[in-house]
Amino acid sequence: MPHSLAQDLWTVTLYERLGGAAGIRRIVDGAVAAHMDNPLIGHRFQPYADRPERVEEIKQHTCDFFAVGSGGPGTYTGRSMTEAHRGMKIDDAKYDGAADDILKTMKALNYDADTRAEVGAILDTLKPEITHV
Ligand code: HEM
Repeated sequence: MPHSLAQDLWTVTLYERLGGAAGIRRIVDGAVAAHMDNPLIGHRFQPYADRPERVEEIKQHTCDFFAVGSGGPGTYTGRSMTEAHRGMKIDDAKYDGAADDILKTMKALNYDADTRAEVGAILDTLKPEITHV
């Protein structure tokens, strides 16, 4: 269906509801901190603790990934989800643990339930690309 100008003016993208680049950055910072402390997946993140420049690069890629995936500007230059997670032996429980970290971070940052549910639904669609690869 073609979009009218009025529709475009009234459409608030998920990117905007996330608070744009600054909002996404806060979510990514909080989620990575939660991943570090998560007993299910922390071991995959802790080796990066003393490599701040690498953490920054991964965070930047993840911010771009969320921006592009939520209707925002920019380009994602990181690897595909399957390439990035290959060999990590991510099963359903680990995947759900990471998704919970993101959604709990969003709750702590006072995002509304609809916005959290929308992010959760997008994360669900990525599961086959990240688990058992
Ligand atoms: C919940 C869904 C997930 C999403 C949307 C996601 C997204 C991403 C993105 C966008 C990157 C950056 C890729 C790049 O820089 O090329 C990344 C890297 C990474 N992810 Fe995930 N991820 C998810 C789940 C997980 C889980 C469950 C684990 C661990 C068990 C994990 C561990 C990692 C690690 C360790 C890296 C850094 C890899 C490296 O650059 O060496 N991720 N992830």
